[in-house]
Amino acid sequence: MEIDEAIRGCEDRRLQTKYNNATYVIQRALSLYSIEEVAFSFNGGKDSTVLLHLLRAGYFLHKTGQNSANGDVKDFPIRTIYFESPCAFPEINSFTYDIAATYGLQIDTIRLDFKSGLETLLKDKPIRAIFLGVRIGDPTAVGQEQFSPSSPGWPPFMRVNPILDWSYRDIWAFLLTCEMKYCSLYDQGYTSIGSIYDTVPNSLLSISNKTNKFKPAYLLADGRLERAGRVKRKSSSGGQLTADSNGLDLHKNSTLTASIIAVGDEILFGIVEDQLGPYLCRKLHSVGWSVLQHSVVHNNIDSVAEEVERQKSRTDMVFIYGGVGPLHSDVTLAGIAKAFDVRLAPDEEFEEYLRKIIGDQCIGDRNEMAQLPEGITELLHHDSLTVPLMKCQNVIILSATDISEMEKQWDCLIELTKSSDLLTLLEPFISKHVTTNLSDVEIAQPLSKLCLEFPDLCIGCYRKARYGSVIISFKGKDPARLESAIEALQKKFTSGAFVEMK
Ligand SMILES: Cc1cc2nc3c(=O)[nH]c(=O)nc-3n(C[C@H](O)[C@H](O)[C@H](O)COP(=O)(O)O)c2cc1C
Ligand SMILES: Nc1ncnc2c1ncn2[C@@H]1O[C@H](COP(=O)(O)OP(=O)(O)OP(=O)(O)O)[C@@H](O)[C@H]1O
Ligand SMILES: [Mg+2]
Repeated sequence: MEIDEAIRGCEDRRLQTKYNNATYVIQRALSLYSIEEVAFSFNGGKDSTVLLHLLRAGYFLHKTGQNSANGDVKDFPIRTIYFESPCAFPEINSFTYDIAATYGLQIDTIRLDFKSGLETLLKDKPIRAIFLGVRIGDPTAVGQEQFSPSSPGWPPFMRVNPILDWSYRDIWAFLLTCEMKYCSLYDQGYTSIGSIYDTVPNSLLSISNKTNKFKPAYLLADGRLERAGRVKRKSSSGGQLTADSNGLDLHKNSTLTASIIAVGDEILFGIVEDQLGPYLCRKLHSVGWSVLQHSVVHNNIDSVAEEVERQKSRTDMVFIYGGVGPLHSDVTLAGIAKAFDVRLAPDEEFEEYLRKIIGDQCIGDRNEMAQLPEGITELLHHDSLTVPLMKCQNVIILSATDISEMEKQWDCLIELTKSSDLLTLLEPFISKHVTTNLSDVEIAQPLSKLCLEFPDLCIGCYRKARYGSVIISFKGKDPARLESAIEALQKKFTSGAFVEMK
């Protein structure tokens, strides 16, 4: 069978893995349902063209298992449904029928909308499962698995999505490796095809504005932009620094708030002392941010998810570290995905970085760390980082495991901030400290009053030992206010009661 041979003979291990997984799903579906009970939803698009050939291969492999394969090019008994629409591109229409003739597809053309068409079809035919070329990243893929029952309100059937985890690049790797025909529009710069009213060539493939010429779809470098030729829907807000629900523009406040989450059982067991959190606190203060909370959670998806969910809505930015990697305890990304109610999906761009580090061991399979929270993860590239940092809306994921790595990652974040609005750098916090030998009881009341007189400052007290002197700290952004507060405190006591620490 030519598809199976082409894939097995190529050297693309990732493509082979994707192919094996997809044909496995197809074969399981063909074992679960009889051939009369399945249908293939085909529309001539690139994804459904890939699916057609995978179905041909999957059906062949399924039959080989039963010793009845003949490998004939027209041996395709799966009922094929095509929702024909007057709004479709004529090239798509003709490609669909040409392919049907080439591969002997039994096409049922439906001229109704999807839902009514399926209701009518399922009344007439014993169909229980429908193969679809839906992929993660398609707006309709949200919440779907490889086997997903149709939605409430739709007629009951199983949606089977064998290429759900395929990337844009996988699609093209498959079509080019197997040398399969695809609709001519893809050679004219179209990268994802809807109707004639909402689809234009992808401007990222434009060769020249004057000639209106475009490169072919397979040359699109960043597959996440495949829908750039679709009329844009209004995008939802990304999170940080937009007007909040009270209409308050956080930019106008002189302080932004952060929380820090460490993920580490060993910190909670007391085996390891966390140095990264205090380091981040100091750094955040140095750029004028207030740290509202620093917490430590277990290496457990739910613990991470609960804490991220709480902090992401409470503070402007959440910094999280620990639990990032390929080990069983590395659950931070899964926890973040859960907190945002999205799932982990393979990220090709990130996988490329991992490939540079771990080489051929990286095959893009599911149990690797190249899976990132779907649709919300931004990679933060910097020349001095071998692997980019990640940001999921207002959560920044740091992969540092020691102080020197954290210093490097922090410096990169600050540099990146200069060319983007990643972090807003504010007037730094400054602090002053005074020490006294007065007792806690003596200073308690005057200090409380001082706090009321200087609500813009953070006034704290601590001691290094039970019987040593008390240290009073003043934190704020205006040096003159700090001086005034110290003066006001001194006036409440005899002179020399407080000594400023350098
Ligand atoms: C065979 C088939 C089954 C579908 N099943 C569902 C479904 O169960 N639930 C749903 O919300 N949409 C379902 N859809 C609709 C698609 O998810 C989606 O709305 C449609 O492909 C979007 O196309 P449009 O962008 O042209 O509107 C189905 C579509 C097809 C072709
Ligand atoms: N008009 C249609 N008739 C039959 N199936 C359809 C139709 N429109 C969509 N589908 C099903 O939904 C899947 C996803 O559609 P989608 O438009 O995302 O992919 P595609 O058309 O295959 O490729 P492209 O993203 O390049 O347009 C298709 O692969 C197909 O299974
Ligand atoms: Mg399409």
